[in-house]
Amino acid sequence: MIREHAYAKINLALEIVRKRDDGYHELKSLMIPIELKDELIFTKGVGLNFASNVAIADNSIIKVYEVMKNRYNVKEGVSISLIKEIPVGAGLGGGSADIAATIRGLNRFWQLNLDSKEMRKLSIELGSDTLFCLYNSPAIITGRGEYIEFINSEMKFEHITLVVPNYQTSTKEAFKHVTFYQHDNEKFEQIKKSFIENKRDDLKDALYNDMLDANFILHNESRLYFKALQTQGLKPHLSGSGSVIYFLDLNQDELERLRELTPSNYQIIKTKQL
Ligand SMILES: C[C@@](CO)(OP(=O)(O)O)[C@H](O)COP(=O)(O)OP(=O)(O)OC[C@H]1O[C@@H](n2ccc(N)nc2=O)[C@H](O)[C@@H]1O
Ligand SMILES: Nc1ncnc2c1ncn2[C@@H]1O[C@H](COP(=O)(O)OP(=O)(O)O)[C@@H](O)[C@H]1O
Repeated sequence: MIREHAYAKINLALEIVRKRDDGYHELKSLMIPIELKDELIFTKGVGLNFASNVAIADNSIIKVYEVMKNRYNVKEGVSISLIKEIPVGAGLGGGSADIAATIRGLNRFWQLNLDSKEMRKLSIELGSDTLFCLYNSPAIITGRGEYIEFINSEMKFEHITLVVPNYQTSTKEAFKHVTFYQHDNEKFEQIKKSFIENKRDDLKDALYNDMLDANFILHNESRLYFKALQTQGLKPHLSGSGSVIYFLDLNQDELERLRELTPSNYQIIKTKQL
């Protein structure tokens, strides 16, 4: 039996650079992995037996199995159980994390001995942000996530609070509504510098997400919630295309304020940087 953990991510900064000819958008993002995770268990099976505690149509894990089985001419089957804890369509990268965990898991289970170059190639081919999820280390990703620059830093967020609204955001829909902002390159470089030099307050004050307005267009409820939180002195941030809203370093008083302002059908999850 082999077990793999698929960790979620949050985007501390997310910039949309341009639309590419293949329809995807070129991004620049500083991401950190968090402790919230799915679990994948690999045991012996005939063909593929796949089970999950959450029903997801066309689960990406099945695609990964098919590609790897065919590419490496594997005769053996496998049973994969997914225990999903990462909310779906939340901007936490759960799908990408599961793809990366399946690549790692099948490589071990089938003893394929793939080298890191091959693992990277597979992950880039099978999803966006998947390369990041292969390593789970703070990094700047560019392109569609196919370029990665790891960041060495003492910075560690021990108190991350996630609010999961009662609506999901389709990444595809969100990209249809994005605004292209003209950013000064200096802005992102400053965030990177603050992260490397562990200047926590500078970093927290500078965070931005180019997908926030698209999220507001899709969910007016999100716009109103952000406004209410900001009016009460809280600093909400959107992760990825949403819908999750996260907070860094909330103290007890701020956490209580957050609870009061949050609709009862939203979920609050306390986690930390991995
Ligand atoms: C935007 C990001 C930033 O971290 O966050 P999420 O909120 O989704 O996690 C990700 O790059 C998302 O990754 P993921 O959700 O896996 O996207 P995909 O399934 O590859 O793409 C879904 C659809 O979104 C659009 N898309 C996605 C990524 C990208 N760089 N440009 C795009 O235009 C495309 O229309 C694509 O068909
Ligand atoms: N294993 C998986 N986990 C999550 N979503 C998956 C998975 N396989 C396929 N999907 C599809 O990918 C879409 C994006 O899901 P997810 O990765 O959770 O959100 P996000 O891209 O916002 O972080 C979902 O709508 C879902 O249909």
